[in-house]
Amino acid sequence: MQSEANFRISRISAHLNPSNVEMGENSMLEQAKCRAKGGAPGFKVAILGAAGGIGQPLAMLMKMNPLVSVLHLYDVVNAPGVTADISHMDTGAVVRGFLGQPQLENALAGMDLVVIPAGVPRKPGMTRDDLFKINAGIVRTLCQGIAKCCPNAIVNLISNPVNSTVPIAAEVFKKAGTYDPKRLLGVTMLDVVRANTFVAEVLGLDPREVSVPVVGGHAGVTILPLLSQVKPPCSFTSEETEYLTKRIQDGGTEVVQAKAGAGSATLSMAYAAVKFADACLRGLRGDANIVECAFVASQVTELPFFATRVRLGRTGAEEIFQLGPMNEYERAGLVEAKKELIGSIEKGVSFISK
Ligand SMILES: NC(=O)C1=CN([C@@H]2O[C@H](COP(=O)(O)OP(=O)(O)OC[C@H]3O[C@@H](n4cnc5c(N)ncnc54)[C@H](O)[C@@H]3O)[C@@H](O)[C@H]2O)C=CC1
Ligand SMILES: O=C([O-])CC(=O)C(=O)O
Repeated sequence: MQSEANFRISRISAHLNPSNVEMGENSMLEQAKCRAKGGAPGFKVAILGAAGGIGQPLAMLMKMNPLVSVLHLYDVVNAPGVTADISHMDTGAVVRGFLGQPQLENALAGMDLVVIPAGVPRKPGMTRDDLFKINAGIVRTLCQGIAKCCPNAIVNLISNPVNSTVPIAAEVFKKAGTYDPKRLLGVTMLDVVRANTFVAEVLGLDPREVSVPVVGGHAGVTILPLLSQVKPPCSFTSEETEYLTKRIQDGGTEVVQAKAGAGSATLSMAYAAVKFADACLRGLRGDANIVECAFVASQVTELPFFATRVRLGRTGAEEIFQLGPMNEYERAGLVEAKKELIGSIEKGVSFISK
């Protein structure tokens, strides 16, 4: 039998080795000795692309979320370092790291929620669609893993172009026979976060008091803020409407240009992703009236996918709300949004079904 002193030393070396990352049998055994696992109430969440610009702050914020009991951090690079770092935070969630394709299935097994910020970001001059070539294949591989290992998980898809990656994910799940449209949500929360911020600036309000529905999709003119439905009720001049709509639509580009080649929005995106993931978890827990905007399979328009307000529940997006009354400016914007969206959706579908 191991002496108490040796046991303590092996506990310490397990943490230095680098903690909780699936590096092999021995470190897993050490981990088993030094972690009181199981029993903690909460949800199991995986982040795929956890070592990236979004992934790292997202992992940190998820580790702070009391609804999370287990946090799996998967990436093709640097997962051990990020995991060691995050695992030292004295919050409840147990953190485990997974590095590279051979560990994808273990990263996904048993997860309730999978958040995907894996893939390349834009540089100045690029559109989100320019990312399709690389990110489409990444999303396909990750979704094949989800279909196999956690087919009932809620999926929050962040990787761009969201207007195409969500249809890609849907096709992968259909092929695998696991598709449940309620569980697949494209994350458009950053558009709402930006809209709340910019509208609050114009109105001279605290952004936390403002709620702006943003519908359509997540690229350029497909991002359609419904300023006529802002809460608290208010009105805008046509100059304000024009300024706000363009600024919200170009919010991503504003950050890409300011970062000048060093990537796109990461910190505000991590904030938005956690806000959305937390809403999904509260829905899973059975909380009432959890409503957020997301890009989902939809019959609100003639398009197969569309972002609108959805009610999140135990099985995902349980109710999809209609667009509501729109003014003339918004109706014209909707026509433009749908024109672009249909091509992006078809591009995603045919990437898998061709
Ligand atoms: N939906 C939205 O509102 C937003 C979406 N995005 C998108 O999120 C994605 C990630 O952006 P960043 O974090 O800034 O990029 P990043 O390049 O900093 O991080 C991406 C991470 O994904 C990892 N990765 C690459 N291939 C992978 C694979 N096969 N499996 C797992 N991980 C893999 C990389 O190793 C890297 O750590 C981009 O596509 C970006 O356009 C960014 C901001 C907002
Ligand atoms: O603009 C980009 O490439 C990243 C993104 O989706 C956003 O910030 O909204």
